[in-house]
This record gives sequence, structure tokens and C-alpha cells, in this order.
Amino acid sequence: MAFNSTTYSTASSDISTPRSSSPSYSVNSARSSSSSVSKRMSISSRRSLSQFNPMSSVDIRAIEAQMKMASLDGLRGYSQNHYGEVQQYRNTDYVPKSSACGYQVLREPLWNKGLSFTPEERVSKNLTGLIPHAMESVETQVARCMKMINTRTTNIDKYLYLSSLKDQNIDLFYRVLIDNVRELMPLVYTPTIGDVCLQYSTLYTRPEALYISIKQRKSIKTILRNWPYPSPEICVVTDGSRILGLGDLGVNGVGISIGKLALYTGAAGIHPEKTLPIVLDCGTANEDNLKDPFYLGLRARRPAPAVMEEFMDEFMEAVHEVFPNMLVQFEDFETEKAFNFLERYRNQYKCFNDDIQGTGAVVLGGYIGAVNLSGVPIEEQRLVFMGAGSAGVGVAKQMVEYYTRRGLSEQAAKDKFWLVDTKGLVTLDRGDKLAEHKKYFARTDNNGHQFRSLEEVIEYVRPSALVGLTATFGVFTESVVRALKASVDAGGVGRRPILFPLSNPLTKAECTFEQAIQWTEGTVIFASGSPFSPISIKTTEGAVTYYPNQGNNVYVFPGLGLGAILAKASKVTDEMVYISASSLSESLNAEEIHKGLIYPRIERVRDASVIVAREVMKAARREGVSELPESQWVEWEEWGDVALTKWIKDRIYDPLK
Ligand SMILES: NC(=O)C1=CN([C@@H]2O[C@H](COP(=O)(O)OP(=O)(O)OC[C@H]3O[C@@H](n4cnc5c(N)ncnc54)[C@H](O)[C@@H]3O)[C@@H](O)[C@H]2O)C=CC1
Ligand SMILES: CC(=O)C(=O)O
Ligand SMILES: [Mg+2]
Repeated sequence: MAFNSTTYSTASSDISTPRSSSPSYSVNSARSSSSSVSKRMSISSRRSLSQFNPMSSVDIRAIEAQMKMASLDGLRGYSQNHYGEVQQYRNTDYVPKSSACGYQVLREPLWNKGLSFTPEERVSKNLTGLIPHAMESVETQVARCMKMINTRTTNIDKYLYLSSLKDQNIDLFYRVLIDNVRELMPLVYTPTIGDVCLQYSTLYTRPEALYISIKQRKSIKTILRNWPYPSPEICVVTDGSRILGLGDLGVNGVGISIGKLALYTGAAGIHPEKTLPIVLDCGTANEDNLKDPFYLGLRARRPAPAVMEEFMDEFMEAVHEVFPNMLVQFEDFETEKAFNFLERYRNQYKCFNDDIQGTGAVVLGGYIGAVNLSGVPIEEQRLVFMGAGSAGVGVAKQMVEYYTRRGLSEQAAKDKFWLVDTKGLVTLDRGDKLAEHKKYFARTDNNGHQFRSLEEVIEYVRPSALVGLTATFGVFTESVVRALKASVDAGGVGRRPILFPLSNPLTKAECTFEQAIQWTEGTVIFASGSPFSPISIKTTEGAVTYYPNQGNNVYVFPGLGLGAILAKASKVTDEMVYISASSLSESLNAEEIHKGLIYPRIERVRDASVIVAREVMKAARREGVSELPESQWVEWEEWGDVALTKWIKDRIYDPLK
């Protein structure tokens, strides 16, 4: 029988064995680990049942019968929680994917292939009549989604449409995202995700993450085991205490974990089944949330730092026990906690902090290209940072590393940086108690003089670059930007100022792209945290278009995570982070370099992630933290980057292709 792309008939179809549509790496690992854990759990649960289960013997018999089934099908398991109640270990009512049929298939977003099911699959999975008769090409389905998105007028509505698509057909959601990343990344990530987080409790319709409350701190392992998908490989965890530049959003900050993980899949091809968003619900200092009748989090103030630290210790231990191979990304923890937890866990667990390390790497990656474009030699580079928090200090430290690798002493490298916070230039003799993380960069060469405003600092330093990580809109004023340009111009003709207003979302950017272009007469090398549109300016010689860069850690964390996972790294070392920056700076193609960009176009973020992942893997091996067999590395050494790149590409998720 003959099919065309839009119509088919099942009547005379020749039914063959259904094809598996998932990448083999996830399906295989899912089955084996689920099965072994399930066996382990069912033995221990049996022992405990007769000891203290409060249920009747009939209940117990019923559960034991289920447990027997569980050990037979290898997919279900049971555990007891701290109340002594027996509960299902994996939340799955799943049957194995291969034997699932009818609505079981359609209602599981990871299995539903929408209108892409082949005629054979429709018959063998009993789908005939449950979905419309048409069999559509992926392009048509993607076009329908884009049409639907474009009919929505607000970004939140567009987000909600995408979110609902993700809940129904994950493959299609990611195909749409990957094929339209320039248009859609700002919806699933910054800036829209900021608005989503602000309204999360009102927008809420269904769970998408693990919500771990500090009130349930003795049940963390049970909660982790409730996650329905086996063996996650990457989790993004936040406590919601500093979401983008929006402050403490409490449990509403979960949106950022969800958004970042959508980009692990969209921008690096980690299988969605392997991603786990987590929010630690520890109360909030946000009065609006506490008063909001719809607020979904704990209505309590945040605990004392020591209590939070104990909770975090318990969380990390539980994660390590339940998902020993999972990489943990700390996201949007308020400054002190961000630094503390990174130091506390970095040598013990496989983890990194995105705001300190990921941001450090992405800004360094862009800065390396910017220095080349600026015409200001390395020796003359002087950098002012507005904002001395987790991102500011993380970026400056990454850049010190860059300069020391280029031959400067650590002191000479550090001397290139002037950090400014709400009280002015950070100096050792400023008279206030400096936070620990600021001390490293505190200036001692100010001869007792204190510089309170950014203008004063620029006048004093005469910088070549100005970086903004303040979460404060508009602090790069016209006079500040013009002063930056003047100090660069003074060094010689053709020099260009580097201006990075990196705060998120757009409402917190230190200045806009248009302002930067106007105030520097188009000479600026610009990167912002959230995306601005290109600008066309009419001149006597015709229109000139200026292209902004997006200096966002999305160019680093997906590739860094992918590299760490694929290398089976036991931890994330400084070298792996540094290499993610240097490899990113080398990932631009000729067209991008020609256009004067410092990051790859966002459409090429997946290409960049593969390069970053490859170099991170190699760094993991050099550092002795890769647990891949040596024979594998020896083979790649013989074949070179081409072989390793192919190996990575063969493992990444590229749905409906
Ligand atoms: N582009 C990117 O990839 C990333 C951007 N960010 C953005 O950076 C911003 C800051 O994040 P964190 O460093 O984690 O926050 P933080 O709270 O740790 O640090 C903020 C710093 O800015 C200073 N500050 C605030 N208002 C100021 C003002 N008016 N003048 C001078 N200094 C001021 C504070 O004193 C503090 O040192 C946020 O908006 C965040 O979204 C953070 C990570 C990645
Ligand atoms: C991008 C990011 O991680 C932040 O703004 O916090
Ligand atoms: Mg962040």
C-alpha cells in the first residue's frame, strides 16, 4: 500500500514490530536501574511491613501481592516513609513503553508522538481512532504550534501554550523549541520566565518539579524516590531566594529550575527524562508572597543560616544516596548561600553553581572575543564591575584565571579589577564590614580615598570595560557610558568600549542596547543577560544594523553539564569550568566572526554546547575525574576530536528527526 505525507489507511497495512522511538541510551539505562532499585526496595519493605505498618492485614496482603507483581515486572517498587506507611516507590503506573497502548501512550508526554505515529504504530498500540486520521510531517506540526503561539498576544500566554504542549507531547515541544530557538528561548527562559516565577502560584495548574519543604526534611529520600522517571542525570535546584534579579520569590522560583532544564534539553540535547527540577521550599522573606492567598509555598520566614545549612547537608546526602550519578546545579541561591554551598559541596559531590561558575565562564568566553575586537591590548585592559555579588565575583575570578594563564602574576591579574557595590568602590578601608566574598577584590591602593559613585570610579580607573551585575535597571546612565567611551577613546583611534549590562530579566538590565549604541556612537561591544533586538540606524550612507550579543550562562551550563555527565565525572573541577569558557570563545564560525559577534548566534547554541561538552570531557579526563574506561580515551586520542564529537552527537536528544 502507498502512503503520502498527509494521509494513510490502516485497513490493509502490513503490521511490523513497532520501532522504539527513544534514544537507546535513556531507555536502556532507565530499565536496568529501575529494575535493580525496585528489587532492592521490595526486599527491605517486606521485612518492615509486619513490624510497624498501621494498615490492616487485608491491606498488607493486597500490597504484598502488588509487590510480588512489582518484582516480576521490575518496574514498580515500594518503600516506607517515616510514618511507617508503605508507599509506592516509583510513582509509575507505567507499563513498559514497548507494551503500552491506547491512552497510556497518548497521556504519557514522553511517549506521545502526536500525529507522528506511523500507521504500524497506530495499529500495534491500539491508537486507531484515538487520534485524528491525518499523519503529519513534523514540519506541519511545528508550523501549527508556531501559528498557535503567534495568535497569543502576551508572553505569559505564549509560555502557557508551550508549557501545555510540553505536558502533552515532549518530543514536539522540543522540536518546536529547537527549530525556533531565537523566538522561543525568551519565552521558556529569561525574560518571560521571570514573569512566570512572579506569578507561579496563580498560574499553577499541575506539578512539574519536586517541591521539597523544610518541614519534610526527614523524608527527602522518599520524596526523591517519588520522582516518576528513573535515574535522572541532571538536577537544577533552587531555594528561590534570589531569582534572576527579582529577589526572594520563595517556592515560585521553581520556574527557573524548570526553565534551565528545558535548555539542558533544548540547548544540549540531554534527554528530558533525565532532567529533574527541584525547589527547596524554606519559606520566604517576600511579603507579597506571604500575603498572597494563592501562594503555594510555606508561609514562614526563612530559617537561620545554620538551620538552612543542616537542611542542605541532608538534601545533598539524600540526593547522593538516591541518585548517586546525578549532577546537581545550584541555581539562584542568595549570595552568601551560593558561595557557602559551592565551597561546602564541590569536593564531595558532583555539583556546580551556575551563577558563580557558569556565569563566570560565559562572560569570560565573550570577553576573550571582545578584547580582540576592542583594539585595547591585554596589558591595557582595566575592568570596572558594577555589582559585587555571586555573579560579579564569579566572573571577575574567572577572568583573573584568564590573565594568570596569560602570564600575569595573580596580584597583577587581580589589580585589573575594580568592583563597585551599593556603597561604592569595594576597598579594604571603606569602613563597613565587607562580606567574605568581596575581600579578595577589595582595593588597597586607594590611599584612603573612597569612591562612592560609578562616575567617580570611571574617572579614577579609566576602564576599557564595564560589566553590570547589579539587578538594577538603568545604573549605566548616559554620563557613565559616555565616560567609558571617552576613557577608551583617549587610548587611541579605533578603540571600542566593552559594555556588558548582564542583569536579568530585561527590566533589570543596567542599560538597553539602543542606549548603548547611541551613547557610544555605535562603537560599543555589547552583551546583555536577556536578549535585545538588533537595531537599524539610518545614516547618510544608508541603514546600518547593529547586532547585540546575549551574554547568558545558557551558552555554558548545558554544555558543561553534558560534558560532565558523558565523561562520568565524579566532580566538576575548576579546570572543567575554565575550559568551558575558552572553548566557547572558539566556537564561533566565520560568519559570526565576520559580523563582529562575541558569542555564536543563538540558533547555533547546540553546536556550541557540543564543543563545550567535548572540551569539558577532555578536561575531566586530564584532571583524573572521568570514570570512563581508559581504553575509550585512548581510542579517541587516536581518532581525534572528530570521533569524540560524533560520539557526543550520537548520544544527544534530537526529537522527531
Ligand atoms: N547574564 C547572566 O548569565 C547572568 C546574570 N545574572 C544577573 O546578575 C544579577 C546579579 O546577580 P547576583 O550577583 O547573583 O546577585 P547578588 O545579589 O549576589 O549581587 C548583586 C550585587 O549588586 C550590587 N548592587 C545592587 N544594586 C546596586 C546599585 N544600584 N549600584 C551598585 N551596586 C549594586 C549589590 O551590592 C551586590 O553586590 C541578577 O540580575 C542576575 O539575574 C546572574 C547570573 C547569570
Ligand atoms: C541567567 C541566570 O542564571 C540569572 O540571571 O540568574
Ligand atoms: Mg541564575
